[in-house]
Amino acid sequence: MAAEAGIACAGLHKAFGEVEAVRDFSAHFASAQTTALVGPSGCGKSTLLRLIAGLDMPDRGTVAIDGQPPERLRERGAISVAFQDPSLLPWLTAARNVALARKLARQPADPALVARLLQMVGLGQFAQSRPATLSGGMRQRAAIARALVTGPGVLLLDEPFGAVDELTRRQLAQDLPPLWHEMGATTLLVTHSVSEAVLLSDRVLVLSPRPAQIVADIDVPLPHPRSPALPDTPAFHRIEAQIRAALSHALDAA
Ligand SMILES: Nc1ncnc2c1ncn2[C@@H]1O[C@H](COP(=O)(O)OP(=O)(O)OP(=O)(O)O)[C@@H](O)[C@H]1O
Repeated sequence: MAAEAGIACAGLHKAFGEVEAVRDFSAHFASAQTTALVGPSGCGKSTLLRLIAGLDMPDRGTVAIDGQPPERLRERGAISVAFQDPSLLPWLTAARNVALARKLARQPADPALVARLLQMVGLGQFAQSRPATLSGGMRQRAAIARALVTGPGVLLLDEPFGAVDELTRRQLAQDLPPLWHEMGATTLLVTHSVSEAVLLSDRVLVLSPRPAQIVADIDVPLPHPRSPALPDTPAFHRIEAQIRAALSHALDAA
């Protein structure tokens, strides 16, 4: 039987001592789609991403990516993560931090791609700067460039624009999705911003308060590339309202 394409999560459970972070989570994420995960703070979103990345093991349940366990894919740079804490190597420049991801994935060096990605995330002038001399938002952007440089099949972004100012955020929301679409990446994105979820994704999963369970699965049938004017349209507002209603319903039911 052919392996199922995309990401398949089946019956995931994860507890930290007494704290149950994820309970019986099952979902399928289609190849090359972008899905946003939204839910109350502490509901288990980051835990889910870590399980899907193979950075944590579930207590029960399985994750399969194109039929394979995530650990195996991560080794060859097929899964990239950009988490809230960018964890760049302090002794390397921004450009070298980005380039290192290709080396670790045993891919040939590609300085032109490194330069293009740094330019795209607005760090063209800072390629030779070390992390300590960059702001928190700049370090996050370097981490996004690092996540994209291997041309990953799976891209996991946890609040990737959390420390980024509003204007740059808007620019990144404009520039980055075409890039990950071009790569054909299956992208999961955790965000606290409902409008960002709609703007960036094809599908939004609304999660309950901890332990994370799906309370709404909402399609975003808006064409790509998304125009800067899209957030002012009635279609956009309708989807935002649907997500907000599902979030309040989940909080009321808790
Ligand atoms: N390594 C860990 N050790 C102990 N508890 C943990 C660990 N990681 C997560 N937790 C707990 O699991 C729960 C879910 O955490 P998680 O970080 O997944 O939530 P989140 O939805 O991403 O939160 P936020 O939106 O605030 O970032 C929380 O109660 C958290 O304290």
